[in-house]
Amino acid sequence: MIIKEVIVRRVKMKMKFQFTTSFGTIEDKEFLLIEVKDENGNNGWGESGAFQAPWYTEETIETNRHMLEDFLIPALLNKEIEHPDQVSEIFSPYKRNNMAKAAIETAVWDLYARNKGIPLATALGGMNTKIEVGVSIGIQDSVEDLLGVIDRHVNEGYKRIKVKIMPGWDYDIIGKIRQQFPTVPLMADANSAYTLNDIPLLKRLDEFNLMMIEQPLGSDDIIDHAQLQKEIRTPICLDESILSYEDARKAIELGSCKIINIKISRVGGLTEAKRIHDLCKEHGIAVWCGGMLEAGVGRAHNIALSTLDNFILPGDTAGSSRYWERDIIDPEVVVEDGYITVPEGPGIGYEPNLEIIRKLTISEKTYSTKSGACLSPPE
Ligand SMILES: O=C(O)CCC(=O)C1=CC=C[C@@H](O)[C@@H]1C(=O)O
Ligand SMILES: [Mg+2]
Repeated sequence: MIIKEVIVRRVKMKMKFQFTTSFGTIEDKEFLLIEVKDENGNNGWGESGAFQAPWYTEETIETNRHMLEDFLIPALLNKEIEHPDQVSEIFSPYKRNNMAKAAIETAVWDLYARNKGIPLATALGGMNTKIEVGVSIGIQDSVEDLLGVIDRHVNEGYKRIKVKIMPGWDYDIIGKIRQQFPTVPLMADANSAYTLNDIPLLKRLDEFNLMMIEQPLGSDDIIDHAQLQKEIRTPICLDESILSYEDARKAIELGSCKIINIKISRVGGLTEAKRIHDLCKEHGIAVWCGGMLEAGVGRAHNIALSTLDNFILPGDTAGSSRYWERDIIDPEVVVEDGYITVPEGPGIGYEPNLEIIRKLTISEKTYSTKSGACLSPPE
């Protein structure tokens, strides 16, 4: 296939709830939606995980737009592509900017699977027909509010509960959750809020039989995490620190974690996500699929990836109705008794609803071979 046209839409959606972590609050969700078209007019869809501010990684919607417009789209337009694995090779002259790369690379994967008439999950080598899902709950105004939100999601059937922690909102809070929900599969995500000085506190969290603690230390660290893992029983799961296969390889070798949260956007696309999955499987490191509060397109990519067999822990891919009054895909993502049934249609298996997307679009730009590609990478 040859990519002849790319449409970049900036979309804004109202979230049903505010999402607060140790470093900020997200109210409404703005993101880039990417549509690629081939020489036959067939299309594929991708979504960027980047937020408006660089608080999760250094990328933002604006840095993604710049990377896509000035480098990635020109590099891809008019290239003959036999398999989506080639896209990461084409992008390799450009350092990092993984969310920008993933946004368009996932769209090419969708297009490829649609052209073959197979589900994206099958194209990736996934076998699971349903995936087990959990839910990630932000910091709330009070413990009572948090316990209420947990109760609701447990009753909805979610298979594990992830709560956000930060200094001052940790030991006591987890203790209260455990009192009310002694056996619920529970984990805590610190988004890098602690340092090695907090080892005594982090050790005390071992009391609560957490499935894991996610990214307790520096967002680019694997050395301190290795030291911490030796001191605590709770398995460490790395999120922010793992941006590539190489990062995963080094973290595994150092013993920095026992679990990895794979986010397609953080690692630069589905090809890299699959490589990390395969590496972890080889080394007995469990993986699960993280979330970036995605709308339907990104959510659908997460579902397809989660069908690979080492995704043995429930991910953060909750149902559409948790986040949105109306998602941008048909049908919406539905969670039943903690499971999502993997769609059987070609590509991502959900249809982006253009009528809804148009209403939510703030800006839109079309790039085609006719408009003239610039700044191509060196041959
Ligand atoms: O519901 C989801 O999509 C998961 C949300 C979630 O936990 C996260 C989203 C975005 C940034 C982070 O704070 C975070 C995470 O660290 O996993
Ligand atoms: Mg996290």
